[in-house]
Amino acid sequence: MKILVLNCGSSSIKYALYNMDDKSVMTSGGAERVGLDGAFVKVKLPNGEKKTVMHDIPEHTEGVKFIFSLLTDPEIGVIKDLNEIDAVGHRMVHGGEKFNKSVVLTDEVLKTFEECIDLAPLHNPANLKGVKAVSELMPGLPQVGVFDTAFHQTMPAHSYLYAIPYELYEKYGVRRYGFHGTSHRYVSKRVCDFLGVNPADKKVITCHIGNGGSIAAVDGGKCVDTSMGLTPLEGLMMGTRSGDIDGGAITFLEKKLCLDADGMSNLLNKKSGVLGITGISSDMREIESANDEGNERAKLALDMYSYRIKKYVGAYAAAMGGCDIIVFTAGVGENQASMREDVCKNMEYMGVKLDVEKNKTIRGEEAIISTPDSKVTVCVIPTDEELMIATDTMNLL
Ligand SMILES: Nc1ncnc2c1ncn2[C@@H]1O[C@H](COP(=O)(O)OP(=O)(O)O)[C@@H](O)[C@H]1O
Ligand SMILES: CC(=O)OP(=O)(O)O
Ligand SMILES: [Mg+2]
Repeated sequence: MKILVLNCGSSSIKYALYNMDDKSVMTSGGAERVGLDGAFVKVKLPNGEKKTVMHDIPEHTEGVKFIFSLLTDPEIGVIKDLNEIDAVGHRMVHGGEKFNKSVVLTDEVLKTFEECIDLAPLHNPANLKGVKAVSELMPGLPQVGVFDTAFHQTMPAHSYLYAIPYELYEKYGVRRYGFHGTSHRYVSKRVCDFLGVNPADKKVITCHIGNGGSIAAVDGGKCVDTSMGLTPLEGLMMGTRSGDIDGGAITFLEKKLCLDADGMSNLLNKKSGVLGITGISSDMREIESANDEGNERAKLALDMYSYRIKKYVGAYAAAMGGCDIIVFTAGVGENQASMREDVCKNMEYMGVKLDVEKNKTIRGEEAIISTPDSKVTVCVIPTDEELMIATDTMNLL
């Protein structure tokens, strides 16, 4: 069975074609600068070779169409005919309270998903365009939606509600939803398989630290709290997002800078975080190099970044009444040993003892990075949201 996974973002379309017989990736890639000048698609071939193909992509339908044509391209394609694809699985960002698991995308489901557009105006319309483009190109092909928010739907009301007038939750659905749920679900389960323990009696804290970052408290396999909120802005300091900030600072700055809501949203989502503090970049690799060269702001950003993660880990251990396993995942979590070391420093009080030397050697692979006598097992588990989406899609067919 062959399943195509599509992740349609606001200005990008990532894809991966899976052969589910052996769960291998036949090809993968991504279109960037969708809707902008100079759009292109990067393709990764089965032999690991990478190719960049320039192609005008005014909007998502054209992007999906072009990606489909690359799949069957005589030179770089991996299938002869599009009919070889059995189904498409989509990453859908905001499912509100409507979806607590993956679903087959019917007209009715899509209508319900459209009702969540207000909650994620940048993400959801792009997801919908991707679904519609596939329907146009291959009518009748089964499509499945896998929601970022679904795994977090088990949170109790005391962790998902904001302390604002209750009517605003009832009327507008203002509450914590959480994101990266597909990743938190995957790594919280995978770490238990890796360690040979039963998820049902483990308290796990999963740290998804990529360009966007979030932490989840997973008790007995169920999410009980997570750091992102109504939108993917809350919680950790991220590449360009502020994370937690006093609501009072927002109203203060709106007045000082004469910003409207869109202007403020732009400042907090795109100009803040690591980029905002350093003024250099949102990419942690560049910040690490700048720090090595003695840049003070880079050091400050790194300190703020890991301090915020440490605070959430402590908070979630308190929330669950303990912690058995901590997992680091995603671009930064899998690769940046210095961040993991900073987070785990001085955590012996809660039973965390990092194997500092081993931690330094681990990059993008499954590993235990705590010492054998550490009460809490600390692990690196590379995330695989695409495989999760493909697996859900296969299971629903
Ligand atoms: N070797 C590395 N060291 C430190 N950070 C890294 C490394 N490789 C990737 N990253 C970071 O990972 C981020 C991307 O993570 P990823 O999980 O792919 O994010 P997203 O899915 O949110 O785009 C980059 O912004 C970069 O800062
Ligand atoms: C929802 C979200 O924050 O996603 P990403 O980390 O891919 O930006
Ligand atoms: Mg990601």
